[in-house]
Amino acid sequence: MFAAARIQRRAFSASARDRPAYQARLLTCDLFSLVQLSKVTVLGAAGGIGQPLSLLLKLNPRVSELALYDIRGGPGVAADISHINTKSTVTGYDPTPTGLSAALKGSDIVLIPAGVPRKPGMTRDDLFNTNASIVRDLAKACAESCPEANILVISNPVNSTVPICAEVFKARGVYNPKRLFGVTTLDVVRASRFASQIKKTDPADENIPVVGGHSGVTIVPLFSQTSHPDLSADAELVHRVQFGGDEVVKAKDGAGSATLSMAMAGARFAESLLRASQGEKGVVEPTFVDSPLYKDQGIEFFSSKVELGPNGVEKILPVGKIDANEQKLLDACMGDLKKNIEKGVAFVAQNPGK
Ligand SMILES: NC(=O)c1ccc[n+]([C@@H]2O[C@H](COP(=O)([O-])OP(=O)(O)OC[C@H]3O[C@@H](n4cnc5c(N)ncnc54)[C@H](O)[C@@H]3O)[C@@H](O)[C@H]2O)c1
Ligand SMILES: O=C(O)C[C@H](O)C(=O)O
Repeated sequence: MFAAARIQRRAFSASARDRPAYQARLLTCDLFSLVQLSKVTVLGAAGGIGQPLSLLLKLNPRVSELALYDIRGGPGVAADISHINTKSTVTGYDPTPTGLSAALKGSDIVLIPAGVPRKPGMTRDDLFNTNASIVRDLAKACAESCPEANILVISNPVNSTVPICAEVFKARGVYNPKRLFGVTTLDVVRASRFASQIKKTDPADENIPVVGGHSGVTIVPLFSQTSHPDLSADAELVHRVQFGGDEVVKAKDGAGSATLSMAMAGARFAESLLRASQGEKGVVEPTFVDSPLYKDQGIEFFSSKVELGPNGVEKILPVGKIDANEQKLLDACMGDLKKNIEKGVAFVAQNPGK
């Protein structure tokens, strides 16, 4: 539980006599005390993404407790990272149901990069058969041990694994759409880097919205909404953003997909959520969420800019004005996205698991 949010809740429900004491605590609640109570869990912590992601989380002063779980190697990674001289505690858990449950208990944020990555020639959807059941079972553990945590899904295919999590939570009566996120930050990171290379700018100054989903044509960058609207006509750039993942898969030549850039992107999203949870206003990140934007077209989940807050999703921002090139991309996105989402929902209906 985030400290400030907890104190705020108590202040609201406190008697008139006790309220000033809580309010005073809230006022004096400095960053250190906010930091103390943020438990973050990584499921798949010993993997290509899991290790550097855990490292970056250990370096984040907003994280006070880091819980690392994997079906193999979690305690080893935890022992290694725990020697880093930052204040947070690090614990590696055994690959048992008890270990998993202990890793999740009391967690505020759970990042899930567990599952297999692509090899050259595969699509993300080709990972479905293996990763769907991994994510279903981990979601089940989250629903049982930390139903109120923010769940950040990295495992591919994100367009399907996020709906899988939602169905698992719904089946247990604990689904909160404001706390389930598909991490699409890497698409945003790539778009800003690739655009900055063309425009010779600092990528830190580039803020390029990417909407839709997280695979191929479902990834829709919106350059018309940036200071370089001309880039929306740059078909090569748009293709590079949509298929940036393939570039890495090809270069790694069978040894997996993006891990280091993904770790950075996952750590950035977790940091945004922590900042918002700890009271910062106006924190906005594109992310794949249960969204009203295209429900009338049967699309239950969609990535767009989302304002984050203490309760997770604060506000889903509309896609906004887009140009004709982008409208074509968006039209092309919808068919695949709908199928990917429905596939995840159908999987849980047909394979509810234990
Ligand atoms: N969302 C994105 O932008 C994005 C970017 C890159 C990769 N990915 C996806 O992330 C996933 C992981 O990629 P990677 O390169 O880290 O793979 P990896 O094989 O290096 O690591 C995966 C880890 O998950 C662990 N694991 C498997 N089943 C588990 C379970 N039931 N519980 C806990 N841990 C389990 C494995 O032991 C392994 O350590 C892949 O599905 C990949 O496609 C997503
Ligand atoms: O491309 C992949 O399979 C991994 C990831 O989704 C990425 O975008 O790099």
